[in-house]
Amino acid sequence: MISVEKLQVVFGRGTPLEKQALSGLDLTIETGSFVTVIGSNGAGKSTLLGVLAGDVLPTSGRVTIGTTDVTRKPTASRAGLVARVFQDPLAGSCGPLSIEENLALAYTRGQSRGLAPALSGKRRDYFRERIAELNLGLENRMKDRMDLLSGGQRQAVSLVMATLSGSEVLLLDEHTAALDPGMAEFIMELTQKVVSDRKLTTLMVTHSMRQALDFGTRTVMLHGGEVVLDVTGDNRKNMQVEDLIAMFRKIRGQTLDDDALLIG
Ligand SMILES: Nc1ncnc2c1ncn2[C@@H]1O[C@H](COP(=O)(O)OP(=O)(O)OP(=O)(O)O)[C@@H](O)[C@H]1O
Repeated sequence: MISVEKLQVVFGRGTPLEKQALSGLDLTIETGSFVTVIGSNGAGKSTLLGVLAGDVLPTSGRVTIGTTDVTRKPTASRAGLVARVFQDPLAGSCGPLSIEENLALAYTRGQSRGLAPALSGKRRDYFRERIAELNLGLENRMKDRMDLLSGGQRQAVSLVMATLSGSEVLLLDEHTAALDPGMAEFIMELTQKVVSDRKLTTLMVTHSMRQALDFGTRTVMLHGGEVVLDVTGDNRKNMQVEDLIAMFRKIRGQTLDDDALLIG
């Protein structure tokens, strides 16, 4: 279970640029559930994921993952607990390193093992097998640099990387937003498979209301750094994209200029 209590994040405290990104946010997520997270620009979605990953230290509040209080734990010491895939396919993996070196890094995340043992013999074969499961032909390019891959190929490899450290929590930060529709669909199918095969507790930030309802079992909307909508069960099953957009509009208190962006 993930438990977030009274979480506050203030950036640039005491400066003219001070910004409260999270304002006492409370959220409890059951182990193995898949929650989609929506909200307008600046609502605090990425900041929430940053706090869960350890990249952002909260100003106050408490974060527990399983039985571990991770509130003050830095990112490195959460490897093995939390994995994250970013919107930018260039983030989260190392471009100049090969596919297999990136996998080895992900495998050793947070552990004392070095790159060399992680890449020896059986391990190399295991990495190749995992990449072959993607059916993208990348198993024949294990020594190619990551930055030679397309955005979609990188996101696919990033999802495999996210599963290698044994993390039980997967954070997806608009991870299909930079992809063309066909590739986005492929990455979402892969995401579904990875999440259900490994029973991962998943938070997926998306700007697409369609994605928010089509995937996962619960949808949370953030606004002003707080949870303003939380739908699950039959309420969510019966909800249409148009209903969600109407709620989104109501909460924002303004008309959206580009509904297509949200429906897509
Ligand atoms: N490192 C930072 N320094 C200062 N302000 C920040 C920082 N990161 C985020 N913010 C501010 O905090 C608020 C919340 O940002 P956040 O990125 O969490 O929103 P978001 O919901 O993910 O938005 P988007 O959909 O645009 O990515 C915004 O006003 C943003 O400008």
